[in-house]
Amino acid sequence: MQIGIVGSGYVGTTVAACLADFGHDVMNVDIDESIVRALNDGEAPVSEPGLDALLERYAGESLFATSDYEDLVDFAPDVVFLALPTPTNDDGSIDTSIVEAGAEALGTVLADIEGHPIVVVKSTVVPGTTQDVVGPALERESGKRVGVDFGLAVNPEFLKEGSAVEDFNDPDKLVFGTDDDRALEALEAVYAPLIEEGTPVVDTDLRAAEMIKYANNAFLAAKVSLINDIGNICKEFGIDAYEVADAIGLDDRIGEQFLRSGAGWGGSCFPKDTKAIVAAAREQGYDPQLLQAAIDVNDRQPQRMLDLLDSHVDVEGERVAVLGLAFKPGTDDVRNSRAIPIIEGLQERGAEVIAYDPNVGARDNMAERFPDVEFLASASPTLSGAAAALVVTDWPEFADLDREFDLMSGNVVVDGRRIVERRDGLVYEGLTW
Ligand SMILES: NC(=O)C1=CN([C@@H]2O[C@H](COP(=O)(O)OP(=O)(O)OC[C@H]3O[C@@H](n4cnc5c(N)ncnc54)[C@H](O)[C@@H]3O)[C@@H](O)[C@H]2O)C=CC1
Ligand SMILES: O=C(O)[C@H]1O[C@H](OP(=O)(O)OP(=O)(O)OC[C@H]2O[C@@H](n3ccc(=O)[nH]c3=O)[C@H](O)[C@@H]2O)[C@H](O)[C@@H](O)[C@@H]1O
Repeated sequence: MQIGIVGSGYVGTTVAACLADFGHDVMNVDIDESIVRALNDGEAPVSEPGLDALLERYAGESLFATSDYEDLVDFAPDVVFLALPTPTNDDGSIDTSIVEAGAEALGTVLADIEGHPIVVVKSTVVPGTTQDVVGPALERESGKRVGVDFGLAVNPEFLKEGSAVEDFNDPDKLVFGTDDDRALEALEAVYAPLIEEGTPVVDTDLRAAEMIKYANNAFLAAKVSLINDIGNICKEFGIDAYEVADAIGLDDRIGEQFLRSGAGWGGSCFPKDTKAIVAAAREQGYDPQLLQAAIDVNDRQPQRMLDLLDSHVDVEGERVAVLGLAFKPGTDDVRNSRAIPIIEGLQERGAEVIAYDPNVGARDNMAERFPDVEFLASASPTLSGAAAALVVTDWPEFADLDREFDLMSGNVVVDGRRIVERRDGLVYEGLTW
């Protein structure tokens, strides 16, 4: 099939590479020329295991990128995915302006695209957005009609950063929100290899498909906040929350995943999606107290790390090492990383912050936000001369740190991710253990 993808970030690039690998012809449209160049050179614009290899294999053969929506006309797509950002407004509500702008730009060329193309919203949008924002924008600019001249569908994405390619190729479900059979059949054809392997398909309508995505993220985020709430109680009682989590995880109604208490959730989605669905619910007249509490518990975890630090050392005028900048291991993404409030809190205390992350992209991304922080390329020089160290990302290499802690001028280590093994000679504080 001929597949267009508008927006080529973590999702758009992963989807393009994997659909090319399924045998489809793919064209990515992105307004960022550097991303377009990277894709056409077979290089991934984001750091994801396995992505470079796929792009190298298909770029120029069955995968093309452009910054010009007009190129879609000759490409004649059967399906066009929208994988555009849906950031957060100041009041926490979803900002659909980029998705609307992308839909309008697509609408202008849709007028000249032959056949009955299906426009599929893959971006995470609150219920009603596809029907009330995307559809009208496409109709307005193309002069065509939804359901008559082109189709409309919702196909949320569930990949996790750091395992995007693996997750896309082995999803636990495919969610197809459609309101006509042609759109459903098109999505079934796009994902035929996965469906043939037995991946369950959830065939539903547009709004339910939009809601399933938020419910999925909100449930996972709330599960982590609940184990953090329980973990904070354990800390007060001197109990190891991980021992408790391991035990309750044996109850298959709870499950062992997403029970790692600590610094909490960051990333580009849990923070924005929980706020967006809370705001959308309030807009509808319902106040989701439990989801709001999950957000509040999460926001407090970095502060609890800083409180633990304060209970042992006054860091004013001292060097303090921050280990881990990416919001989770395996990625260069620092969006909403827990390291951000940690660095801000240390600077408020008058500390001199030095930081390290194994992923150079994460270091570079964070350096843009904190120009007066020193970002070093390994743990030893970061720890050298530091009065204290805070561990914020559970990179596996941090588990092996041992003698490096002897380079510190002090010995306070606050571990936000239960990754540091060394204890002797340290004043070691685990956030919930
Ligand atoms: N990052 C993730 O792990 C996941 C993200 N999602 C959702 O997918 C959507 C996209 O997320 P990401 O890929 O992380 O975003 P991203 O920020 O990594 O990439 C978005 C891309 O869209 C491009 N873009 C912006 N405006 C454009 C326009 N008008 N026309 C064409 N391209 C434009 C940007 O240049 C950028 O390359 C969001 O709604 C997000 O919530 C869903 C599942 C996983
Ligand atoms: O919509 C999205 O963008 C994606 O958001 C999450 O994926 P992601 O944010 O990439 O990464 P996760 O592995 O879910 O971790 C999210 C955050 O939770 C934290 N976390 C996770 C698990 C846990 O047990 N404890 C915990 O603190 C991680 O450190 C990280 O900061 C969801 O897991 C994906 O299914 C979804 O597609």
